[in-house]
Amino acid sequence: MMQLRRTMLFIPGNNPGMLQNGGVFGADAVILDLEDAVAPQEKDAARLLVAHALKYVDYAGSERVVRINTLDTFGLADIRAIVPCGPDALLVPKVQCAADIEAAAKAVALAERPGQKPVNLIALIETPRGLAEAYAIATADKRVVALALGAEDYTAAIGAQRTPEGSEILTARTLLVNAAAAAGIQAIDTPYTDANDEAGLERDTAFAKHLGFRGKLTINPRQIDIIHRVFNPSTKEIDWARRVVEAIRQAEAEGSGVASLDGKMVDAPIVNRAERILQLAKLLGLREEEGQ
Ligand SMILES: CC(C)(COP(=O)(O)OP(=O)(O)OC[C@H]1O[C@@H](n2cnc3c(N)ncnc32)[C@H](O)[C@@H]1OP(=O)(O)O)[C@@H](O)C(=O)NCCC(=O)NCCSC(=O)C[C@@](O)(CC(=O)O)C(=O)O
Ligand SMILES: [Mg+2]
Repeated sequence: MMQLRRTMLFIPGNNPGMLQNGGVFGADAVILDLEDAVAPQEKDAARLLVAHALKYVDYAGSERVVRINTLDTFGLADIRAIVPCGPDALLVPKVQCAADIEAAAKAVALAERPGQKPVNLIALIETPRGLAEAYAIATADKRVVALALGAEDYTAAIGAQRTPEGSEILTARTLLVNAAAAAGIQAIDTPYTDANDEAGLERDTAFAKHLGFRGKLTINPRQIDIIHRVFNPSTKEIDWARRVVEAIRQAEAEGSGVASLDGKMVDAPIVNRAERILQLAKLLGLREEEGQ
């Protein structure tokens, strides 16, 4: 079944209050963060807090992801402490190449308890080399279920200026979407870092959806509803998808693999797109009249 990752809410791993309340906002995933939100001198304390949260906090059905540190810093200690607490996935930062994922997967396998549900990996692509190797990273191990883009680190590394419209990350976004699609996994977009700019967030999220992303990293609970609204199929999309499926059924009954809808050709790729919209609508419990 398709795993919803429209929103993946970062929660700083050194903030007990935020860790405690992180389940009440309805994010599809929470990311308990041991990396950049936590200063080096707080890493050990944050690891204990996050392990405790995984065991005792109810995240109300949100996928429970932990962002570990890179394996050349605190990452191996993170994996050893966190994996036995049963997270759904680890977000591996600054992945450069397939070997980084292979090393993480090996450490995870060693840390898993017998009978434990396998821990997935999500690769955070935020370096020029990581982007260049994105497909190899995506296919390095069967635990990898998504690629996510980290545009702040990436633009800093290539020396680009960040702009509200994001022209400087267009190539990175499309390359990442293509690598994820080629590997048959999800692409998750970079966070929108101004938590107070709702119009900017909506515009940026709509553009990410248009490019093929399935969700967006999220830094503040106030961003969740806006992002969900954008990624949810609209009434118009659901209506179109139903009519596509109906049109192709009719055409097939008449012995043809191609149909026409409002003068436009409907064939296999169009039907695939329509079926994905209907699958998402079903997963979200949206009926035609409830889409937005
Ligand atoms: C942004 C802001 C400071 C705004 O503060 P504000 O004060 O305006 O928040 P308010 O909205 O007023 O909060 C109202 C109530 O919600 C609670 N609340 C807020 N945020 C919450 C939350 N996240 N989880 C649970 N609870 C939360 C809060 O405690 C309060 O609760 P209460 O007091 O009870 O009412 C705050 O959200 C925040 O710290 N976010 C997390 C930031 C973070 O994790 N960054 C690192 C990860 S990104 C990254 O690393 C990407 C990348 O890898 C990518 C790349 O490379 O591009 C990189 O490298 O950059
Ligand atoms: Mg980063």
